[in-house]
Amino acid sequence: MLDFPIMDSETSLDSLRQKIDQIDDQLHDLLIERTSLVEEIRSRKSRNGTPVIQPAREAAIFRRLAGRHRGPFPLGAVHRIWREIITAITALQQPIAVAVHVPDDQPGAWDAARDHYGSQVPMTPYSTISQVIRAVSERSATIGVLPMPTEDEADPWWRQLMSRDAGAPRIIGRLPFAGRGNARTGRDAVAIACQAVEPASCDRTFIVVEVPAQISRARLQSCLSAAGFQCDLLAAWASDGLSLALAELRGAVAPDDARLADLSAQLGEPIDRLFHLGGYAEPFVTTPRA
Ligand SMILES: C=C(O[C@@H]1C=C(C(=O)O)C=C[C@H]1O)C(=O)O
Repeated sequence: MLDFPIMDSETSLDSLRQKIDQIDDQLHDLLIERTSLVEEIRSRKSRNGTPVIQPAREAAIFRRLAGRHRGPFPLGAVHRIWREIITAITALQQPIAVAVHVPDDQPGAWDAARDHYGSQVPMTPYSTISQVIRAVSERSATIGVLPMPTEDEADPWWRQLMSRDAGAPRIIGRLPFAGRGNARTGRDAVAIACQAVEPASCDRTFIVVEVPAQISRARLQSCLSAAGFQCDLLAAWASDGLSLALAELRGAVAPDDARLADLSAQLGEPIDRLFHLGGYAEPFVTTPRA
């Protein structure tokens, strides 16, 4: 514990600043020490084939810190500091570049992406969603940031993620994770990357299923429930006899989850018409102070 004598008001300010300098030294030393673990972590992951970016671990780190937080320092600022640290540490294991969909009328998309991935990794704005998906698929970007799907879009981007290729982009996160702060308003976003999603890590899972033409929403909901799923978002798209439904399911659902086979049976569609699009750790909800 640091201890400084408080004398007159001038000395007192000086000594308080000395105390701040000492605390800054400790914080800085700890940052250097945290960074010194990176190489060992990187080599273990590469040995085990574990993806470098671990959104679930990142979410767990912040949830744990939020649980022990006390005092007036804003929790949102704690999150911003840790996001800078985490992305910097990740980028030391593998180069990170972020492609962000920023339409002219949604500048807040840029703010949310920067708040999450920090100020130090290359970040490129794109005016179309397809450009972002292409940048990620072609590996010129590691992470893509796209608007959260909504119901009844005329040309939904999630169709572009329907691939069985293990190296195809998958949804790995949702932004903002811990509030918008002073970011300009905008839609929530999802992050995509070409990496396996560890099912145990997702709090929400996206699937797309090819459904019989003319199936009603109510029937789809009841097939999902009968298979044991709770569904938060249901979006539909149909063209030229092809009907697709996107479902955002509660909880982690692995691609080989038995409930998915059950769902196919309920729908009367073969399981190979079902695509697992990834998922995300549920954003942290800050409870307003009473
Ligand atoms: C250090 C790791 O790599 C990344 C960086 C993290 C961090 O700085 O704490 C956490 C998760 C990963 O995205 C890790 O996987 O533990």
